Formats: sequence, structure tokens, C-alpha cells
Amino acid sequence: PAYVITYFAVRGRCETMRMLLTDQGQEWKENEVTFDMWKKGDLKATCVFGQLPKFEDGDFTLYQSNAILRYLARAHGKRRLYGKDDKQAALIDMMNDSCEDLRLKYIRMIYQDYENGKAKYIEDLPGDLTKFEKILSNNKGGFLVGGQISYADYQLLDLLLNHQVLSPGCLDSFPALKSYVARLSARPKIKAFLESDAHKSRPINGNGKQ
Ligand SMILES: N[C@@H](CCC(=O)N[C@@H](CS(=O)(=O)O)C(=O)NCC(=O)O)C(=O)O
Repeated sequence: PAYVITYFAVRGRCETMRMLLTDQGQEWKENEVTFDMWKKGDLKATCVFGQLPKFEDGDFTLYQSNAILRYLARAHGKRRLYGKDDKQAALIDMMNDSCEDLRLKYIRMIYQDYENGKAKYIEDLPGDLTKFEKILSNNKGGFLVGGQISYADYQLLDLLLNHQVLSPGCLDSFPALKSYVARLSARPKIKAFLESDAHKSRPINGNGKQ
């Protein structure tokens, strides 16, 4: 498939799909947009919702990072990253929606309230992490849902990695989360990706705060 990601040179809302694609042995092309190019407005005007990421699979175009992840989870009808049946798929969507809730909180703090809100955000963070801790410690399958990796696992991994940068010890009182991050990060293709210059060269967020 001729996959193209059009996005800023940041991890942001695309590192999850980059990890998913890498772990699944899929190639893609990065179409990097600089903030100066974006400010001109002509690319923005072509985006259905005026925002990036934009994802292309040949002549098929998608926007909305979560829709892109779900498309990749179903890729070519194999539904490989969407559980074993519709009920598991619904549970996986539920988990991803909760990841999105956490991502929105994180983004709001990073872009709108970093200096004054970071300490409080970190103080409140265990309230969110404890829910994922319980889910993972209750599910013996080792993933958010069932016994196989799903697109929501890549999403949670990305969030937890970002939060470990924001607050390095934030998983110390969550053993299930800590071992989950270690285990997923040790998957050979993900390990190589996390060590790659491409990954390391991209800041987590567009305003350089993390
Ligand atoms: N719900 C969208 C949000 C996309 C979004 O907020 N894009 C931002 C960039 S980032 O927050 O994802 O880094 C954007 O295009 N901002 C530029 C603009 O809105 O003009 C998604 O999930 O893809």
C-alpha cells in the first residue's frame, strides 16, 4: 500500500500510527509540513476539517487520527488489530476513546497551561492511570482487550511514553502499566523504532514543551 502521512515534524497525534505501522512491518512516506508552509493556508484549505494529520492509502484520503488508526486496525479486511469479534472491537474502541480523553487533557495542559498547570496535572495524573492499571492487571491476556495487540495498545503506549517524559516516575506506583510499557517497547520493531533517529528527531509536541 502506498501509505503517506502528511503532518508536522512532531510525534503528536501521529506517533501512535507510526509505531503501529512499524510493528506491523508496513512502510509509509512522511510528507513533513513546516509551520511556515502551514501558515500560508493553502494546504489547510484543502483539509476537510482544516487540520492535520492527513493519511493517504493510494488515492484514498483520511483525516482524524483515530479514524486513521481504526482504518489501519481493519487493514485489508483482516481486522488484525481489532480483536477477535465485534464485542472485542467495541471494547477496543472504548479503550481508545478513554486514551483520547487523556490525550485531550494532556494537549490542553501542554499548549494552554504548561507553566501554571503542569504540577497540578501531574498531581491528578494517578487518577487516570489507576483506571488503566486496573484494566491491565485484570486482563491476563497482556493487552487492553483479549490476548492480542490492538490499535488501542499502540495508543496507550504512546501516551504512557509521553507521560514518562513529562513526569519520569509517573508509572512507579503502577506495576502493570510499567511492565506493559517495558514489554511493548521491547517488541523488536518497536524497540528499533524508539531508538531510531526519525523518532528521536521529532519533538513530542508542536510548541516544544514536554
Ligand atoms: N481530532 C483531530 C485533531 C487534529 C489536530 O488538532 N491537528 C492539529 C495539529 S496536532 O494538534 O495534531 O499536532 C492541527 O492541525 N493544528 C493546526 C490548525 O488547526 O490549523 C485528530 O485527531 O486528527
